[in-house]
Amino acid sequence: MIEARGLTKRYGDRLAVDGLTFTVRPGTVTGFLGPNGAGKSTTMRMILGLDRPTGGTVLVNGKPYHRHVAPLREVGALLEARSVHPGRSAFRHLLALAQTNGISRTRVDDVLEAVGLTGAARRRAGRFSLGMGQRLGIATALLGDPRTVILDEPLNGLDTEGIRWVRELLRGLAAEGRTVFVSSHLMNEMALTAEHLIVIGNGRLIADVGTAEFVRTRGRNVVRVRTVDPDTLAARLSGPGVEISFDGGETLTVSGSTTDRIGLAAGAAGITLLELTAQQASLEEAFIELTRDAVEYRANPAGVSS
Ligand SMILES: Nc1ncnc2c1ncn2[C@@H]1O[C@H](COP(=O)(O)OP(=O)(O)OP(=O)(O)O)[C@@H](O)[C@H]1O
Repeated sequence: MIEARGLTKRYGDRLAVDGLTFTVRPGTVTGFLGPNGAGKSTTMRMILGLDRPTGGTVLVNGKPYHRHVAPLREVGALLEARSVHPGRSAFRHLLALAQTNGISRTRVDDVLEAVGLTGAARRRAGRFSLGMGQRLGIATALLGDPRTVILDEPLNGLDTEGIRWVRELLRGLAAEGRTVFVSSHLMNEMALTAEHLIVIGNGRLIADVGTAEFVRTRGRNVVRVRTVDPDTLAARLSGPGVEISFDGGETLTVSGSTTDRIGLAAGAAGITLLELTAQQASLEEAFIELTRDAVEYRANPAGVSS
């Protein structure tokens, strides 16, 4: 469990994290989303005791990180920057960490196996591809068999098979009752992986919500219409709250309406439809919709009259 209360970090006059309050619960994968510079990495660093909050608190499994006697057994983390000595093999890297934290040598073999690096374990980590480096980072995070796992952008550099593998791994860790907190820029991948989302913008919390509800309530559902007469149909459909975009051909994308209304309007006007499809908003669209407000907020700070 991770509990942030009023968590704040200021760098000079920049508020990187601004009064964040949220709880990450065990047993589910929680996605941590936000545009570049939103404060995700800074928040993760504060959870891990690598950055001191300017204000507020954050507890991991009931205590501040530095108060845990065996932190690797409580929290395993992958941060964006690689922290492996390039001349060291994956095995040596993990073994050194294990030995300084009272973790057995068999656990090193186990995590190498779990991330698919057994065959490359004796090669120098400096020669690893980005994807292999990510796998080693994940092995490092899992080394202490931690109750809480924090991964910053674990999908970076992974191919399709690797992404699927991480998805299964994260779900498996959550199913074992662990707390899994993972940031990613791949929104649609998060939709498949995370059951819960914490979304921040400009260092502030803008959503703390189940993934399905987030997509349903925040996304804009659109209807794709193909017709022999897009101009006439568009004129018939236009009205308050309805937005129509043209692809230049015979397809319209309509938001703010429904397939029923569009079908009836086309029928009443005698316009032949070739396709009428309701499209559920993707998480990507929902995310852009939501964080656009955060960007607008930054562009129009409160107090500036229009
Ligand atoms: N050590 C630092 N000194 C000064 N400013 C910093 C420092 N670390 C982060 N910042 C600033 O704090 C803000 C939040 O950065 P952070 O890296 O936490 O965002 P992020 O959401 O992780 O972004 P990204 O997705 O691009 O990694 C940014 O404006 C960044 O420039």
